Amino acid sequence: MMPLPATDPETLLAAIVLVFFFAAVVWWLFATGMRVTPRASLCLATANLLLAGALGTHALRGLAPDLLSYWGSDVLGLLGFGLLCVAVPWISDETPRMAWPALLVGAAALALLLMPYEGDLHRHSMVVYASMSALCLSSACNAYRLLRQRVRRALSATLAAPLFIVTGLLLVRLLEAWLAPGVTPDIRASSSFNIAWLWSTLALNLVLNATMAFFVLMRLILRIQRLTRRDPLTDALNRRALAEAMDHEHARLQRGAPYALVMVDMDRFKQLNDSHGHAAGDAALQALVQALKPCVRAVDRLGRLGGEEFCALLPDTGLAGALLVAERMRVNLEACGFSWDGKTCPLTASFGVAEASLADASAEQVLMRADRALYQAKAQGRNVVQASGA
Ligand SMILES: Nc1nc2c(ncn2[C@@H]2O[C@H](COP(=O)(O)OP(=O)(O)OP(=O)(O)O)[C@@H](O)[C@H]2O)c(=O)[nH]1
Repeated sequence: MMPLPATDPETLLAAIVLVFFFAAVVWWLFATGMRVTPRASLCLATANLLLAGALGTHALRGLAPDLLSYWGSDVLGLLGFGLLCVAVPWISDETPRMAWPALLVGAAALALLLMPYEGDLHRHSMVVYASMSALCLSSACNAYRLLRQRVRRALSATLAAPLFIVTGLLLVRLLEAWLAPGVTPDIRASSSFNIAWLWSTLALNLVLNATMAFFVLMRLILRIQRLTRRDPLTDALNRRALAEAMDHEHARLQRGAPYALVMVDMDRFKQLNDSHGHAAGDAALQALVQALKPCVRAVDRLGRLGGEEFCALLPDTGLAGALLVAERMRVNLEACGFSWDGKTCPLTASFGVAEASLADASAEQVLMRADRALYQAKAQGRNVVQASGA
């Protein structure tokens, strides 16, 4: 086995405290300067500071007042892990359950206060490490659950692993206190067990903060992806994202997979804007998307081309199927019962449908045919579905 580098526990403790401080500064900058998940970042900055304080005051045992270096140090550590529990859901914009971490930290602090800090401290250590491992395990499970909503099981487990490993390390410390009751557990001891534990704590401290930073980064990437692909008013795909999906379907068409487009244009939208105002127009566009969404399958794509013009991309669908979808949309929109300022405003739209054919050089040509059909639908008096000729 490779021998661990010979280091005294004080140096290692100082290094861990420094890393906690550095991480606290970085999280604070995230929270205040860059406004990145500010609540979670501020929470993590405070958690790192509290853990630095816990280790720093622990190292002062015998030099600083007992209430600070014993009880105070333990409570700071517990509060640090309590905040970690709160920060993980906040990274995902989920409301954290504050009650049980607060209750656990409060109960442990009270129990420690009632036990005199004299002689053998193994019972104190058991309370401290049992509470810390429960809080850390809860953070780890939460992180895994939240990651699982976005990425595959194996990746979620890998990303949440540092939190599970820290839980394991705390449990090792708990076992030490439980199995060797005669020995006073002390993180300043020069035993090889303690040195190994401190080295792993230093490494995991770095990994843990890097993992949290990665969670925040992942959140940001997902948010940016959403902003670049969605129309902010209606949450339908924007023109660029729809064009990408259409090009993809057109490539599949060459391999025999049909697709169709349904172009949708709200009727007399200018009139609604002029008589009820722009805000009413915006609300009507949102109502239109809400009325159209239930008419399409999960694999279909609904996008906004601009203004009051939308398009549904229907993969593996021929002209007959697309006409059925368009008619369902027309009926659903007419029945949606949009109202503004207490007054009901009838909403209708005209629909142009085109099926892609191998003669179409690109998806843009299919869209042009759907647009011509839409023009005919308008000419027929609106609130009509019109198919394009090939
Ligand atoms: N409220 C709102 N209005 C918009 C938005 N984008 C475009 N418009 C307005 O939509 C209106 C479109 O008017 P037209 O192209 O004449 O269409 P229309 O009144 O529906 O006429 P037809 O299509 O022939 O029935 C214009 O008044 C635009 O200013 C938007 O995001 N919000």
